[in-house]
Amino acid sequence: MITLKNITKTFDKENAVKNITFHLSPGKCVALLGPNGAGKTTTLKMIAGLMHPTSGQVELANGGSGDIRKHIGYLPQHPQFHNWMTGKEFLHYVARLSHISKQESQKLAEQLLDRVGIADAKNRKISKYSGGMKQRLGIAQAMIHKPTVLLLDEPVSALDPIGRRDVLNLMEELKQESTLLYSTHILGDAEEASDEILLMHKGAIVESGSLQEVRKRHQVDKITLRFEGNMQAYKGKIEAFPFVTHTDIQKQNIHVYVQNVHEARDVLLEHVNKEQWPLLFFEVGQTTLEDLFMKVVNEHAMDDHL
Ligand SMILES: Nc1ncnc2c1ncn2[C@@H]1O[C@H](COP(=O)(O)OP(=O)(O)OP(=O)(O)O)[C@@H](O)[C@H]1O
Repeated sequence: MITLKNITKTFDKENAVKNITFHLSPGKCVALLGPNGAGKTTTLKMIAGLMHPTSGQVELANGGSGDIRKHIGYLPQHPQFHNWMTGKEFLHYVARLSHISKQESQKLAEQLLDRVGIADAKNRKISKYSGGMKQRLGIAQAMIHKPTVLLLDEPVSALDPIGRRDVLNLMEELKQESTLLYSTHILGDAEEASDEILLMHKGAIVESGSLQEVRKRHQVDKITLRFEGNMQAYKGKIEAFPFVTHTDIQKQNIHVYVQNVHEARDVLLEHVNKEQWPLLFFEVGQTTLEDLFMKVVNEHAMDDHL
């Protein structure tokens, strides 16, 4: 559907996006993941035609020609609304800006409000909308010219849990009929809504594929522990065991990545017991997407120092 070929974007001699290549297939919901400053917004803006790449091309697949923007709807990270308008007035106004006839604009506004699930609030001022409703209106606005690809920049990151659920449900519905590429730095959202992920770090794509493929490639056994007191001190002691490949601390828990989980479990429990470490939590499991994210980001951070 859309192909990015060796795209680079340079600002003030710094590469915000570094030679990225990927293909967006029809009917897929793809999460563009990465920490702050990874290059997600810049990539989306270049696909949307709002920013020119310094080098490389964004192309319609299968030799398609014409203005790529006709095929793309874009929801910016911070959408701007005229808060004094009603939802219906706003969509009508946006449709008119897209040179759609008055009559067609009215019809389209009604249809889209219904499609994104805010028809009941169509005559309410946007200033009275919740965060989730505003994002739904923003998505409706992005769909005004009936695009086949929707680019959503951080559509749920700024929302409370109710708004987040609301918009994730809408995305779940939209992915039945459109191709979706959305950016997020929240891993749970990527795990929940997407078929595929593209993980960006410092302007480069460092991992990609279906969630299953990516998980399979990186999944290793891990043991999660929490103690009363200084977690760093326990982490240091645990690292000395030969079966430990590496450790990290996330959300007050020590994650211990191991080669032989059965041996590790027995030895660690015995040691904790013998030394009377004040154990609060112990769990045997496997790595999550969050662990992969941390690992990739840390590995690349280390590369930078070499
Ligand atoms: N217009 C600009 N001028 C100069 N530098 C820019 C510009 N836009 C982005 N950058 C820089 O490019 C890099 C990538 O920014 P970008 O906004 O694409 O990242 P992001 O992954 O979307 O981050 P966030 O999650 O914080 O939105 C950052 O270092 C940023 O400071």
